[in-house]
Amino acid sequence: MEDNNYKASKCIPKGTVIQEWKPYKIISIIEDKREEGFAELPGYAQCPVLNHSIEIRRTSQNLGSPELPRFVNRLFRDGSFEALCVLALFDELLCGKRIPMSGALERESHDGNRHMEDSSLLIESWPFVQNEVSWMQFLSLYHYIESSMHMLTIDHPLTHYAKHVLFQTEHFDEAVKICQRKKWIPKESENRLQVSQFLLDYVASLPPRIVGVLIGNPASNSTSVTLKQCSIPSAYLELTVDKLSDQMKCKMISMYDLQREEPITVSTRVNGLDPLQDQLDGKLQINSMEKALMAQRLAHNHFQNEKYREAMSMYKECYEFFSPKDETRAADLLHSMAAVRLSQLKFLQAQREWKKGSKYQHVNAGIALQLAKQTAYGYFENSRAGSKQIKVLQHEAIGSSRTLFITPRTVSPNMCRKLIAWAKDHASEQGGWTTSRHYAVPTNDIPLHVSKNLLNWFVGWFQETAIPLLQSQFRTKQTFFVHDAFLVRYSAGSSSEYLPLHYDESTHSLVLALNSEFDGGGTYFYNLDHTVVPGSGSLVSFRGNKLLHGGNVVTKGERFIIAAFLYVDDETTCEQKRSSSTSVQNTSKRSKPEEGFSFGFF
Ligand SMILES: O=C(O)CCC(=O)C(=O)O
Ligand SMILES: [Fe+2]
Repeated sequence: MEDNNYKASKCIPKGTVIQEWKPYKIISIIEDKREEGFAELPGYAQCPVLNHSIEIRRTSQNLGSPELPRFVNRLFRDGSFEALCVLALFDELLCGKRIPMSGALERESHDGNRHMEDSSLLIESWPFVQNEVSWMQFLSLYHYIESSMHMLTIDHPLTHYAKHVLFQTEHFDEAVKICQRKKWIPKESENRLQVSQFLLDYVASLPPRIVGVLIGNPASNSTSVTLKQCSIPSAYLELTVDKLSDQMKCKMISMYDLQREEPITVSTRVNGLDPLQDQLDGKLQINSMEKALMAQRLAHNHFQNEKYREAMSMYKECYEFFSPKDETRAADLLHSMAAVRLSQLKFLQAQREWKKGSKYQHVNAGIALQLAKQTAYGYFENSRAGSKQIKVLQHEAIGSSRTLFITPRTVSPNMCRKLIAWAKDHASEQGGWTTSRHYAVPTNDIPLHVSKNLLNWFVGWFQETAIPLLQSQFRTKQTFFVHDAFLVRYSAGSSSEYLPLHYDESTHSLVLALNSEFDGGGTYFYNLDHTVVPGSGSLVSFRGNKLLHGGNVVTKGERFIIAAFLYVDDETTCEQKRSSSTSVQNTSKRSKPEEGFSFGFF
């Protein structure tokens, strides 16, 4: 199968079902008894993956290595789908299935080992079978199983409840009372975003998630599709029960607006690789395609596990291997290296990596986007404000940690109206509001760098007003860079009426209120349990990657804001890191979502 099969054949808007498969044969589902009590919640019955008959299939035989059960148990505890893959693998092995050896090996030699790319499971499970089978046999077995199996994690129904149903249910107060009675959430909780987060934390503290392993090629009737894994996923898989036929359906859904030809990559998470990775890191000499692909996977894993130094050096080696011969992969690697730099809060270094990638912008939309923002926001230009005498606006600190401020009337009401009008004009002339700012919610926004009017105004305002204000609020002399900025519209009663709790991908963030003709709304800060709803023209500034926050539900009308995600440059960041031990620490257990990295959000 060619890589082209994974590419978007046309523009695919966010939220589109790219592919749908049904039915699946479910051979294994692990399920715990966590429903107890949840059924009382109003609307809980709407959650997918309920009422499904469960077959638990575990092999009782000796699995060949005394390590395996412990390994598998740990994976189960982490809720990892790999556990089931390993089990299924061993089931096949122990059933004495005949493995079509030659087929698998031929395929490899024809396509230059392309199939090794997604082989984290292969790497992971090898130590557990090496006493039983040869590497070649194992490789064949792996490919055989891979070609006939799809693996999915299924969210716990309460996760769906917390993310979606809670926001729709009219019986919110009743739901809260039940949750409080059961001690899933604390007594005082009442804000929807807060309750949602408490429930997500609760579900994260429970035993393993429900995990399914699906056997049988879902696309066997049509062209077959292999799901690729990537550190920048563009699609996710959703599993639902078809009520009519009582069969499982699987859908692949785009996570953001995919451009024509953009690769479709699917998010999965790799757990429990570390010890093996340490072994491999030192030994992996990148002298073949197979090794380079394996190294790239390991680098992605390092990145996911926030081992930036290791990730960076491995990406570099891979880049050296691929750059003379494979433009697409080389571009992907440069993009990954820049993303690592950004995660290290080295903003300018990240931008330099992207700049190096300018020769690849025709094959990599991510690089092209960053280069467009470099031009728009002038990261490498020295023309900073500072010569003028600047008056810092009066502002108010919220809480004692100097992580959140409100500055009233930073922009005139007239200007606010103009900004909204420009955004609306842009949307009607250029094909509407974009929806790709958040991986989980179809937001409505216009990136400022694509609208001349919005950009010109914003850059001027940012230099003259925002930078001096932020320097004073956050007590730094360093300058701030705009990593991204959007004019955002929330509409009551639509799918873009709120924004779930999240950390921004920024060191500092701005929310500039542009109107006040709505009910609800405002920015909710979880640690402070405080919603700020400042008047039109007022600015909320805060530590974007430190404070868990979200857009509160707009219950009537439309709310317009400018949201901007900023970085102080890296030297400043080091200084601030040292002095930030006094800042409010985040008590939430929420971890980063599973999708590697995304721009605009963590
Ligand atoms: O709507 C708000 O006030 C918050 C917006 C926000 O957090 C974001 O866009 O990242
Ligand atoms: Fe945010």
